[in-house]
Amino acid sequence: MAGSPESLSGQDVGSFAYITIKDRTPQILTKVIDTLHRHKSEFFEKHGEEGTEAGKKAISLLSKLRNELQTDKPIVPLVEKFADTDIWNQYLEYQQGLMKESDGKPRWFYSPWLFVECYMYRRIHEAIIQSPPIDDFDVFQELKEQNFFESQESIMTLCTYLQELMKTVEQLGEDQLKNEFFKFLQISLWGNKCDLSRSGGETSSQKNNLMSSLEDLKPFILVNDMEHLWSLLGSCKKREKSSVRVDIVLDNSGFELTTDLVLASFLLSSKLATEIHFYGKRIPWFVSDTTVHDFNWLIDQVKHSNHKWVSKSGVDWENYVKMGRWVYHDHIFWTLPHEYCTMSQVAPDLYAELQKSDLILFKGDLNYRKLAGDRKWAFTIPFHQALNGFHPAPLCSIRTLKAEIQVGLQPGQGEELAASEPNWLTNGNYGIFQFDGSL
Ligand SMILES: O=P(O)(O)OC[C@@]1(O)O[C@H](CO)[C@@H](O)[C@@H]1O
Ligand SMILES: [Mn+2]
Repeated sequence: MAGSPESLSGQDVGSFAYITIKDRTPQILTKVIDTLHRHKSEFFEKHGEEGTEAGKKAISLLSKLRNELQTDKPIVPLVEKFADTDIWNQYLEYQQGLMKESDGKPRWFYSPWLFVECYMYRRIHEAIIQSPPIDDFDVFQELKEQNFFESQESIMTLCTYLQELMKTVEQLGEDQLKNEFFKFLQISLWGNKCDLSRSGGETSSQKNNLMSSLEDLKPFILVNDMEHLWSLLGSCKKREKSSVRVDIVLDNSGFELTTDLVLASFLLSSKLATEIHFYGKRIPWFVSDTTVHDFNWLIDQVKHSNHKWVSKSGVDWENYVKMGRWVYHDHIFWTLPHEYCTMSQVAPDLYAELQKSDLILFKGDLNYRKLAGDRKWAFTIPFHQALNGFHPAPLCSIRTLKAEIQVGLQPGQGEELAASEPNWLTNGNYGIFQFDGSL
């Protein structure tokens, strides 16, 4: 984009992008290959010899991919026909056009990190769809499920709190309601701490009780625009607006998704919103991201819990979906490598859908990278500027910091943090509620 700084890239030796491409992505690929090995007998039981052969084929395609990555080979076009193949290949050509090098081929350690990292997950998907009959196998499903099961205690605490609050929510005064709103927002923020791609696929579930840690975590919120969110939704409620729509662009399944659904549930029962629209990924993505299967699976699991308040929550959530008060959308755009400032051209239908929202919440780190274009912005550049014309509706990023990009800080704030905690941008300890829009 003209006037925008350079993209983060693996060219910068020692940067987080470099380390991710060099160490973490091959690790993830190795885990995926291992998962396929472990499911061999399941493929055989389901599909006979054909299943076994398909497993072998996927493994060999993924081993090839790992080799291409580790030896910094040129990025090659996608071959298998899928809904987004042409857009991907056009984007690859566009990247090629941007190359200043004489051989002109995008490569893993040379091209923008956002592009090559998204491309890696898209190639994993390609390996799977090239291997029927196991072409609907989600190589990350086990990990996502494990994350959910390991977070059971926290989920019980959250659902109990939610259900107890629902009993009296109508009687809460304005300040009390605001206080509860802020709590659910913070739960959803810290729910983003434990994504699985960061840990190279190791489990990172929520074992501590988040509810009781919220006060201690407050100093770690670097940009805190929660008041803006309250002004916006609080004023809709006051004006008794007949419909208030909040859109949540989801990130990780498992514990984080539960925190998002708890927030969404609170928004409806408190009448701060009347409908919630969720957006998930069409293909398995960045290890832990939510697909429609994960979304439905999680609600079903919650509903069938033995715990009274957990299962009550699941019943409520299923009803919200049935009544159309919760609407799940997926769109291929979310698994493209494009910056969000291109959405109005690349996916005008999705942009138009988001324009119907009163408030869009973008969960997680990858969404932040795409909002700000994954570029080397100065820490003090206003968020509005980094969004580069992406303004479908008032929006807020809710994200813990896991990549070397952050805008909208106070002068000196970034430098001070760097001096006291060198990994502050990537260790997931810090979070933001960063709002853009008029109030
Ligand atoms: O979007 P999420 O789930 O919060 O984080 C995704 C993530 O783990 O993936 C990238 C590294 O592989 C980083 O941008 C980020 O830390
Ligand atoms: Mn994620």
